[in-house]
Amino acid sequence: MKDRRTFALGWGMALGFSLLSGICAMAIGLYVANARQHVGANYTALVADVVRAQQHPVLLRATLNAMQEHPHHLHAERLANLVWRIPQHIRGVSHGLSQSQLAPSDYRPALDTLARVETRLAELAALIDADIETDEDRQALQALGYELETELAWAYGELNDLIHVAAGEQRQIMERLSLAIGLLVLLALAVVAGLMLALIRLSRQRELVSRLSLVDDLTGLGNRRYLLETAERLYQQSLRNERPMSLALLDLDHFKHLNDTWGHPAGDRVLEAFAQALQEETRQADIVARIGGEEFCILMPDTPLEGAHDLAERVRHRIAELNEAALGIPASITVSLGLATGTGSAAGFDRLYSRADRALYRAKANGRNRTEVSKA
Ligand SMILES: Nc1nc2c(ncn2[C@@H]2O[C@H](COP(=O)(O)OP(=O)(O)OP(=O)(O)O)[C@@H](O)[C@H]2O)c(=O)[nH]1
Repeated sequence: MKDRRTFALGWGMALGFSLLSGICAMAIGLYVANARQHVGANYTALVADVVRAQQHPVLLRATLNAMQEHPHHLHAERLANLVWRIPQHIRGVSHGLSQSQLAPSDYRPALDTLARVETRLAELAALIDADIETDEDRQALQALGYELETELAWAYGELNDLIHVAAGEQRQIMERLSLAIGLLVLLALAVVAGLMLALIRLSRQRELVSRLSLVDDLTGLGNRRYLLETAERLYQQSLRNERPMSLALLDLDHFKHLNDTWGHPAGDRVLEAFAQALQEETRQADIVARIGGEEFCILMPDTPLEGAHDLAERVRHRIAELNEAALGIPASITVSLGLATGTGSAAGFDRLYSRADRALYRAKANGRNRTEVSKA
């Protein structure tokens, strides 16, 4: 069940990451495609160039109108100045357009018109340079001037519209991109948060599983695995500190008979009462474990034989005194104990255990309800 949940969690996380990577890749692809078309162009500068250039047809018309109102006034200098400035701006705008990402087909008609104006400005310059003496001369100059003014105004108007539309699209795309990036960041945060939660759950589950694998279900004491995991470390520690360590193995007497007489559930209840009594009689530092059906042990770090023997006898008497209120059945129980103390020899915990086991065997053989001490 747990395996299936971990498997599903792993798949969920893999799917989440694939989804996130896919969305990121798509967003980046879209960004690159649009950036190439729009983001690279500096429309603000181009708009400024065109707006500046749009002043020229206005000035040209104003000068031509003034010529009409005051025919004898000399306007040649103003006209010459315009004829000199207009081509420069046309070249500037043409250059800006060629650098932009706008489709050339969109601005080609306007540029062609500007190129034509640029060529015909030479004619206007020639007319200005020639002395304007007759009305015909003046009319010819004005006709050409108005014609060029109209073409200039049309071309710049077209370009202005075109660039404004492109700038609007660029702004819209940038806004959408900002929104997409914001959403991506949120998504990434959600995935990271989900991942962290999953990891926390996973580590809690693992902790629980490892704790459960060391605990005896019925009594809540440590089990044989717990004893073996803890004992060797404690034993080596006591050796290093040159301190004695004692081990008592306990086995309830005639427990089969009790089970047979009162039933298995009553036997369980007795085991629970027995475990509770053991815990109450031992110190915090002692390791109490259920290592088999009705077999228990008390590992006593930093405890010499005399102290361990006192504890063993105290436990034995306490168990014999357990009454119906504690046991749940109108019976009494006894326990046999085998005791061994590690004296600082280099032998490991296994040796201490088998010595205690042999002592327990003797306790059973010598009539039960007694504590036997290992001599060697
Ligand atoms: N109720 C209950 N009984 C258990 C449990 N684990 C083991 N037993 C029983 O404990 C009994 C142990 O019997 P034996 O090994 O013959 O030992 P005994 O009857 O105590 O005899 P001695 O140890 O020689 O005094 C068996 O009947 C097992 O079924 C348990 O968790 N609950």
